[in-house]
Amino acid sequence: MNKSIIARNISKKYKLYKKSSERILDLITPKSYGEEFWALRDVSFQAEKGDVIGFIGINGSGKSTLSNIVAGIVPETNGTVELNGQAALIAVSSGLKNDLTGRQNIELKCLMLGFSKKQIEEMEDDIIEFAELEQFIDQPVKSYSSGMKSRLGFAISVSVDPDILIIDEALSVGDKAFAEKSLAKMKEFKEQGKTMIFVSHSIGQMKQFCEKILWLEYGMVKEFGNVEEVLPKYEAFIDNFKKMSKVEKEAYRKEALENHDVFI
Ligand SMILES: Nc1ncnc2c1ncn2[C@@H]1O[C@H](COP(=O)(O)OP(=O)(O)OP(=O)(O)O)[C@@H](O)[C@H]1O
Repeated sequence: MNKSIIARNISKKYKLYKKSSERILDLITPKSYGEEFWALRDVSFQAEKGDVIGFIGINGSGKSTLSNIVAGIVPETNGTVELNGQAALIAVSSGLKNDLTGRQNIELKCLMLGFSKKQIEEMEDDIIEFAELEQFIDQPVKSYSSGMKSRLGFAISVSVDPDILIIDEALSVGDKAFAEKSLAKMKEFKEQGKTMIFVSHSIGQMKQFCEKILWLEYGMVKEFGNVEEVLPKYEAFIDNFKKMSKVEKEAYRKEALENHDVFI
């Protein structure tokens, strides 16, 4: 099979609560509390092995929710995701345990991924070196800056050699030198024919890296296609969107949602 990701009709419902007591009542009583919010609506896309796909869209359009669902970290409400191979997600907040040290986090994450103690010992030094955390690796992660956390998350995820690598804004924090090193690693992965999903607000990075673009808008697929085709349309949209007033933006949002078919 040449497909590495098949996402079919993914929808994600969150509940928004005004008070924390509503959240508890919603769990323990038959009555429904809170307001339903659909972060993703009927999203389908497929990736071939070796595809590098960029997720773009304005803030809140559902990019992180979708990447978390593809990575198996957040459950979908409706729809299915089929993966051919193991996926690893790198995000600024990617599952590091704050009370554990950097080293303990490496060990925990690798154990969870099925590596043996001996394999982990062999990988550990490379991870620490790649993350540039030699001095700090035995400190608790809660004392790390967001750049340090991101470096550690990136180093762990690439060292486990996943078939599908999902990178969510992880290159936007930290210094330029590390971003360049990470981009070089991603190029290496690309040459090895691994599938990558790249979430970023940087149109420059999208151009540099991605072959295909999935443009999300209010949780829906606006466009999915080749980068040369979709990115110029997105750039034009963003220019326009930035100029809209609050009222115009709200009217645009309402129209986009109304034009979408009922999906549940
Ligand atoms: N755990 C949650 N509970 C409730 N709502 C959520 C939750 N996570 C995300 N959302 C909402 O879902 C929508 C999509 O969020 P998501 O983070 O996926 O968007 P995004 O495109 O990645 O945004 P950004 O570019 O700002 O990172 C947003 O309106 C967000 O507020």
